[in-house]
Amino acid sequence: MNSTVSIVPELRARAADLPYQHVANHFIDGQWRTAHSNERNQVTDPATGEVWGSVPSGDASDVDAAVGAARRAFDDGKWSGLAPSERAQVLLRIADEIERRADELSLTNTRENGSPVAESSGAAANAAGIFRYFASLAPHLERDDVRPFPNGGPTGRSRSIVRQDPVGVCALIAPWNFPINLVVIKLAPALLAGCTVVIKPASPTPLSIRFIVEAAVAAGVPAEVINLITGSGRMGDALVRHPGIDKVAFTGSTPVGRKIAAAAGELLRPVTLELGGKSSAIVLPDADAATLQQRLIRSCLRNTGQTCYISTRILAPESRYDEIVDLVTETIGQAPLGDPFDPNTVFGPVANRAQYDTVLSYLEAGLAEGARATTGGRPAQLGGHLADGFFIEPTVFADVTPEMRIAREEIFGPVLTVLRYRDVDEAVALANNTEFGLGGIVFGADEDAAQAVAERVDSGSVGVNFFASNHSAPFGGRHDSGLGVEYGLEGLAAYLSPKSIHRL
Ligand SMILES: NC(=O)c1ccc[n+]([C@@H]2O[C@H](COP(=O)([O-])OP(=O)(O)OC[C@H]3O[C@@H](n4cnc5c(N)ncnc54)[C@H](O)[C@@H]3O)[C@@H](O)[C@H]2O)c1
Repeated sequence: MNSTVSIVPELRARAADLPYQHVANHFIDGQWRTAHSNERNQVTDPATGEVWGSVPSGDASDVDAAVGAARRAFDDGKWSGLAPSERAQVLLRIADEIERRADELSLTNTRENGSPVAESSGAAANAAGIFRYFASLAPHLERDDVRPFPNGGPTGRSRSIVRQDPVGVCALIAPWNFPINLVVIKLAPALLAGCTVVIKPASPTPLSIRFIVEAAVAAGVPAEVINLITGSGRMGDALVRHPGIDKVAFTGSTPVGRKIAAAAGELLRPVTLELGGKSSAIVLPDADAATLQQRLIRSCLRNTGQTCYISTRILAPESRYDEIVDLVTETIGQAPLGDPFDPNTVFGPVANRAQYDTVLSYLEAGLAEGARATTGGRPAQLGGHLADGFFIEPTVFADVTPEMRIAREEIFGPVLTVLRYRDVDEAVALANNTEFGLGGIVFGADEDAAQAVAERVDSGSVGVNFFASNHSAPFGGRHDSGLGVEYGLEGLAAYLSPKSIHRL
């Protein structure tokens, strides 16, 4: 038995020994509390199919209690009344606390959504980095921003003092694919701004975020400032519509994002919506094959294809189509699929049963539409303890045409499509022929020429020969991929309410 295989049972045993698995209540008003109803949602290990925990399935009464606590905590000013630099000190301590508990975080993440440990072990460092980055923005909130009136106003020296108030009580709603970081990217700026929050993780992944809540309280955030409730979309809807909520920050699917936008429109409540995507990797005629091969999985199928911005449509020039299909097929076909606790695993299970069924339905649709599976195309039959896991063979579809569903719709699983183009104008047109506008990547040996193509892609972020989110650069989607941005100063602004005080 080699060393990486023998570590799997050890990591699984460590994950099974962690606290929380059955101590699963809401966190409201500074206490872990039982829920209003007795209903619970099960938490399933997607690699084994084993049910290993359960959390309350909250209802409107739990929402009311959590929002009430967050409202009182906001109004008492214990947090919002601190200087931004004082709040930033707490954020730095949260980052330290997260790093101290990195192992627990990553093991829980892997057990609840099947992210390979190689992926989830980066989650703690990334979360800590986000807290540190936002802490570094405190000086932007402390400077008095004085703006003169044009022509001096009534006195000739009249001016406005622009202050940045916290927006208030925020609902932070997250999906299951990155259950830690998609909360942290909301929580860190909300806390720096002085807001209080109610967090609602996705039903399949309610556990790893508890470590972040504990880390924040241990670091000195007054406990009532952060409230955590678990439940279904129905509870999420009650949260969004609660009169005590001042802002909604949501990451999830486009259909749910539309519902939230409609509710927020009725209530005239600000929202940030980070939604679905169907991004393209444009492989330019001069692209370097080795670079494409090296970056392919991270850029196009990260986290077993369950990442919003990845470029799952590969656009290959006619002249190199067969070569690119072969390269992609070989790279995807050879990447290890297996137990996500194995550090060698590149592709783990799909994160839950519902998503597994969705991805399989797309495999059927692709074959029925006439695409050619050059690798994969079926559920994967793994034996032993993985026999009941939600594994799907990583799949590459060639001979894909733009009107096929697999070329247009977000699949959110380990499935790539390869389309052909005749010239760069057609590649850009194909990349932009989608209702989404989230990510994208351009592979090309001449980086300036590749950037010129990237500038023509109609989406919120595009990479040149690589793609990664950068804490200091805004990230968000255009069109059906969302409203507003996270990360950067722009992401902080989403939790602020500017106020102008005019002085003679
Ligand atoms: N743009 C981004 O930054 C980004 C990042 C990650 C994932 N995503 C998207 O997330 C989706 C996958 O996640 P998912 O299946 O968990 O999404 P989802 O929309 O089904 O659920 C997301 C969250 O919203 C809650 N919810 C469901 N109905 C609700 C309602 N009516 N009101 C309020 N909350 C409600 C869910 O319980 C969950 O917590 C994909 O479409 C993916 O592209 C986007």
